[in-house]
Amino acid sequence: MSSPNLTALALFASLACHLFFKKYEPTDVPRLVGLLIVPPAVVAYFCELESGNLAMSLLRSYSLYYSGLLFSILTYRISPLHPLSKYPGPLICKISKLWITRVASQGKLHQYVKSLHDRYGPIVRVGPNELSIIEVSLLPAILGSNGMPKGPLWDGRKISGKKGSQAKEAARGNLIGSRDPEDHAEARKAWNRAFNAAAIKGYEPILLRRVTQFIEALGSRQDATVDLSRWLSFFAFDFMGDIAFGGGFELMRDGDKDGMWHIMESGLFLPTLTQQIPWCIGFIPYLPVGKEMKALGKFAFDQSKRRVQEGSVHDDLFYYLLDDKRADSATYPFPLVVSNAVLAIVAGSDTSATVLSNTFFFLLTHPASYKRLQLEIDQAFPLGSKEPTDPALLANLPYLNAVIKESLRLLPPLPTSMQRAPTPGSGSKVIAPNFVVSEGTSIIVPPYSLHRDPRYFSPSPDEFIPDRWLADEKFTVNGDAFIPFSMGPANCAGKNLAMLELRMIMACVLQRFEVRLADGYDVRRWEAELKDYFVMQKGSLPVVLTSRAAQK
Ligand code: HEM
Repeated sequence: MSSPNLTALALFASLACHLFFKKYEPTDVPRLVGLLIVPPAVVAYFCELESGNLAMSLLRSYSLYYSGLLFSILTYRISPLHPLSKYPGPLICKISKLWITRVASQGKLHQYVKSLHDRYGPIVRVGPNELSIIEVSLLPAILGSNGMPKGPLWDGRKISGKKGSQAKEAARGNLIGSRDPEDHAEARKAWNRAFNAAAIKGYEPILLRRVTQFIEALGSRQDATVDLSRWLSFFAFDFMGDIAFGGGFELMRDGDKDGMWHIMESGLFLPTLTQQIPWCIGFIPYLPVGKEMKALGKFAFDQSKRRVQEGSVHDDLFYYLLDDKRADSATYPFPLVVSNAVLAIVAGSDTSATVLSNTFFFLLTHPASYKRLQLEIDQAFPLGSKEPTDPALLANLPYLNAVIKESLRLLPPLPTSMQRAPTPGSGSKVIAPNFVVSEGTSIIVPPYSLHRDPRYFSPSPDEFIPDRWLADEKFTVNGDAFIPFSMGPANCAGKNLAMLELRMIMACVLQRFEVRLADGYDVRRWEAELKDYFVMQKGSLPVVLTSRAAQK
């Protein structure tokens, strides 16, 4: 009697475990380990009382439990009972997230997701419980003000190096990872103040100082090969340091002497994987991985500490976040300061540097666009008589804005990972008649695929054609499908500052230098080296700059 009992009990326990996982989606280590270890041991113990062979009972119980669990999960995921069964997608994506995690590890998720949309249409099942949607009419119900809050991806990106409740404390109040709509709205208020028109006006002198330093640094490296991509990163990082912490970074002056830039870049890899499989996040602090993320956390911690001790030298982001003039900043919860510091660095520097590098790459490979933009800048800001730094004038240069938009369209720096899911506890969210997103399902909106959809941008959606933004009737342009800064309540908080930064750097470089790609650079390398690690990571862009003043 012992064997049939053990078989039935172990299989029953595996089914119960599957139902529990499905309903509660536990991510904490004790519950996960408990569910995977305890039930088969209990089953084996009770069956052993009859069979008298504990070792054998354990072996059978564990094998049956894990086989049953696997069978139950896989069968359910491909069965018609699954709420996403009617949506098309590759079988391998329907049964597990591991495949997509592997694709993400290679940095080519953006291209893979686009290939799925090309094959299966605007709604694709990209995971057992995840859809990718590029149907423009559905965007407001997903991302808009009556849409959904952020999805479980953010649980998988909360790597702080801390364990259990300490990890929760470190993540609390971090705007970008906030999945509760009310908490998010609360956290967002300070960021909105920090990036309103008056605040941005206050950042202009800081930006100007950094742009001048950037131009001087490039000027002193004329006629030699310069990695423009690296210099743009250094510029953006130094500038975000000023904005976030009131200074402290001098990459343009000293290079990456402390290895911080390198740490920041490599620290982005692990969350790219864990965001796909958030249940594994609790295990990370116990594994010998995530070294870079911990180093980045320490770096942000040190910078935040310095900033809090020194007080603000100008109205920086922390001035607004801490409400410096009214509150004693030292009493502000420090984990919150640190998590927002990391957010400011990651959200504000890599994104802008990538867009700038992409835009230069497009111009350098499209000489007619380069010349046309340079002419527009020369006419508005003649070299030697007017610096291209007036924000209002820059905002009104049609071709400059068209070039930046086209670059953002083709290579949005957050190419795939804009994810939303029904509010936890809400049960479901109706996003269209007959389209109910049940809790447990998440939706990604991948701008890289959306922006290249011929229904919204044609002809030649994969080509760099800035003219499509200049109200030329021969182009179809659907502005609602252009979301490089996302949309709705969790859209980019720094959009206006980013646009100012992009315009000013582009105009200053083109006014002051002739730029060309270094000899021997293979232009196919640029896109090949772009990696979708949540924010797009880039390779090097070797160029040679020559002063235009010297040429005249
Ligand atoms: C060209 C440069 C930039 C692009 C394309 C960009 C794009 C984005 C996108 C797409 C999101 C939303 C993700 C989502 O919907 O899930 C976002 C969020 C955010 N961005 Fe940017 N960003 C840029 C620069 C900046 C800058 C300079 C800052 C300044 C610190 C910044 C701060 C933020 C913050 C704080 C959020 C989170 C907003 C929230 O959760 O409410 N970004 N960004």
